[in-house]
Amino acid sequence: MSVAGDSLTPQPLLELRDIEKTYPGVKALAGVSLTVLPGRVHAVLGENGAGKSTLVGIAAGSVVPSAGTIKLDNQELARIQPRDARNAGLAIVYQTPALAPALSVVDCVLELLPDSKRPTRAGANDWLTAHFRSLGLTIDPTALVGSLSQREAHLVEIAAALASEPKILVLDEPTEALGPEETQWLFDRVSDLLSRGVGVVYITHRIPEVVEIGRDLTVLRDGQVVGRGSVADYSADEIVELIIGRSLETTFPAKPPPSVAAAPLLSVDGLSGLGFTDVSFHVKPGQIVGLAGVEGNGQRQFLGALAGRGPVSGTIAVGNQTVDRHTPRAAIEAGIVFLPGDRLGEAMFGKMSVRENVVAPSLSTAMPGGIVNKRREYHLTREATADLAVKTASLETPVATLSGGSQQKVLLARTRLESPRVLLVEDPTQGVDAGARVRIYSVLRKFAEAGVAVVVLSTDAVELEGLCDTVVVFSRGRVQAVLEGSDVTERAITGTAVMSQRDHGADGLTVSPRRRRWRFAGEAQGGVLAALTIALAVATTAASDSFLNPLNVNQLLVAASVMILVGVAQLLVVMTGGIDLSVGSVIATAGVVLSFFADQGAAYFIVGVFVAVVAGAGAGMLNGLLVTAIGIPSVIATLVSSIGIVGIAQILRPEPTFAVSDEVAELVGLMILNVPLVLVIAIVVALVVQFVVTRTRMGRGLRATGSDAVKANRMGVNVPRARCAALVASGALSALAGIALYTSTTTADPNSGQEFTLVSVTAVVIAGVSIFGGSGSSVAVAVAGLLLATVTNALTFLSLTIAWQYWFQGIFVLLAALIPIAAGSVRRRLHVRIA
Ligand SMILES: Nc1ncnc2c1ncn2[C@@H]1O[C@H](COP(=O)(O)OP(=O)(O)OP(=O)(O)O)[C@@H](O)[C@H]1O
Repeated sequence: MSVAGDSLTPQPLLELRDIEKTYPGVKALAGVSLTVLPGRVHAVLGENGAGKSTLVGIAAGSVVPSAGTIKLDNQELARIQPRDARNAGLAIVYQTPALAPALSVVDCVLELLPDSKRPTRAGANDWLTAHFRSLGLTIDPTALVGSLSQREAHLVEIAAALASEPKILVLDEPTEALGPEETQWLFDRVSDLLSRGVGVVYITHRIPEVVEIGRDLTVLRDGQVVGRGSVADYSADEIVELIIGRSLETTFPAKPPPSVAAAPLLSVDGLSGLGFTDVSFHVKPGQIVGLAGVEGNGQRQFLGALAGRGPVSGTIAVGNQTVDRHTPRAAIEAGIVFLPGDRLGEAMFGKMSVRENVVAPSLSTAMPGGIVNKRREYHLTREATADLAVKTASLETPVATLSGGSQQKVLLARTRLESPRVLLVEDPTQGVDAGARVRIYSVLRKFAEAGVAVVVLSTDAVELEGLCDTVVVFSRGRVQAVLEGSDVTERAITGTAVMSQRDHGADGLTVSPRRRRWRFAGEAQGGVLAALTIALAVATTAASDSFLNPLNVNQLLVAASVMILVGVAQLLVVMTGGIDLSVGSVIATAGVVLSFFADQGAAYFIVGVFVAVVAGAGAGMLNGLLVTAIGIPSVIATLVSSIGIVGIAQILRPEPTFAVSDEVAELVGLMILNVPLVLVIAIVVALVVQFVVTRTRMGRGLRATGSDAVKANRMGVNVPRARCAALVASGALSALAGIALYTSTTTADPNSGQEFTLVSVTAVVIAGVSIFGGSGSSVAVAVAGLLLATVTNALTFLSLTIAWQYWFQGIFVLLAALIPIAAGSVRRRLHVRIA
């Protein structure tokens, strides 16, 4: 690869000086410096946990250093914000893509671009489609990030980094999730950037890649620099030695001679499913069989199908026993254990300890009688992890804080306790350093020696050559070749995979199919709720003409406006991943504040409205500070403030007080085209919020925050500001709801608003908003508010007791919860039909 931009004294693009970073109990970096020059790839190497990601996270602004300086774009700073780093020309591709799952691909890419490179929202879809096309990718810009595979998410993040035309590109283990031809594709892009003087920071555990594209290198061990220099001065073995501090005699365990006599332990015959067709092969006990192929050729789906994921036709047998049901449980019962590539996402309980994760599938052994026996669990965990060298402070450490290599070792320890007959391993060394790889290979070989049939899927042909007795190469969902014995070579594996791909006329880079977004929440749910409201109104009118009496309709619409405003207020907070339990108290307090102005004329009343909204926003600000500055969860912060606020309202108006002047009474009864003014305001608010949430950067920041706060921060969203803004807006809108309520009661009652807290949550839930944050439609919430108000109002006309109000709410909530489940089942059935 050519290296461009060389000169005798090139000006550094990025300088990190004497960087220190301390996490509780861990010194991640101790006085590390790094200089990145234009037109060169600077490889940052080290074992798992050496501090590589922390170092580049500091350069990109997602990690705050404890000491040291960052010099970027001729500015020397003690710390930098992610957005400022991007605007200064630094683009980063994280080890785990930093894309908020609830956002669309286009929203994420827009957020990741520096301000100067961002196209307008209106033309963004076309722009991104063209950009993807120019890179050889076919990804639907409107697809939800959560629906992408890890590999696709990586490709999107790489594409976003390229679109930002950076001066410095940081790539943190970018090829771990990519296949060989995608890696080549990436290297071609890197080569292009180098020729334009871009500086590249490259983190990888794949030493051949360092030799191929690296120019400078810095090696870290336990947070300190242990090697620095030119890649050209070292051989691959010497680089490995530098990284792990000792020489590695052998990487792969010896392969035993093939056993001809043994009967197959895993037999797959004519297996077809989504993405693969008519696959047959057999694995004998003691054998390690590799699955290879260009990414996207069905091998991943096939491995998942062996583990009971997804419908299939054909047969899978373990020993003499056919696995009849194709479910994960049936696979486990047959002795099939699956270790997925997405360890944290699919196989581990991230917040639980190493001990709890190791014993998780062996609970009957670990806790006989169902009672936790910690001593026994410690004993089992120590035994299972004995020779694995898991790097952890203690067995009580949450597994999510461990390095990728140690997480894989924890999974292997867990598998030992399960005594599998068949072991399926997806990407066994993804994100794992050279030293840990050796141990993982040795453990897999030991499983085989103990009589287990092992199937390994890997994108690394060198790994497959060293580890496997047989390799099955996939192409277009079918078995293209089965390589055995001395035929299992990197050359043969890569050659077969790539040639078969070429035979079929593909252009080398695997592409993602276009995906349609499947959204039941939002507009569709709003439509269902509107239909329910109309049906209820028609039924009530049939039961009693008085339902349409103008006075009653007016009362209903005012009540609806209260529910719409408070529902939208709650939505904003729920969208950021929180909840606001103070909305009811703010409603009551707004009425109390207003009552001091309402009996003194229209001008005073308008001042009162202003004061009440400011007071509501103030309550929201208090919540925001409790959540962001002190770090109290929103549920507790808003509960505390709710109690405090209602206390203040009690002091201001100890008794319910009627207060309204004639002039004000006329003002609050104002109608626009026969619609109460407050409803018009509520509808306008809902529409404005809808616009802000879906069409503005601020809204994107709110959704990203609720979707995944860590990723949102890495994307450049100011997470504390987003959370605070949502709570302030919620306070102000709740106060508006309180004002709307006052226009119908004209009475200040400090105890009046509490039921609206529950109503607001109900409106949000039945509008199909995810209570885990990240999405939601305020239009749907507004329709939900109208429905809830109609239910309450209709009860008297339908001669139903007040109990029905609650039962109806319960039924709606249940229906709202069931709709996505039903949608999911329809989608699964559609998939089966496509298959
Ligand atoms: N948020 C965090 N909280 C506590 N400790 C952390 C956190 N992030 C990283 N660490 C610790 O800091 C050290 C350096 O971690 P870092 O992720 O930078 O290593 P790495 O070299 O990138 O490893 P890998 O190759 O596994 O990605 C490790 O001991 C890790 O456990």
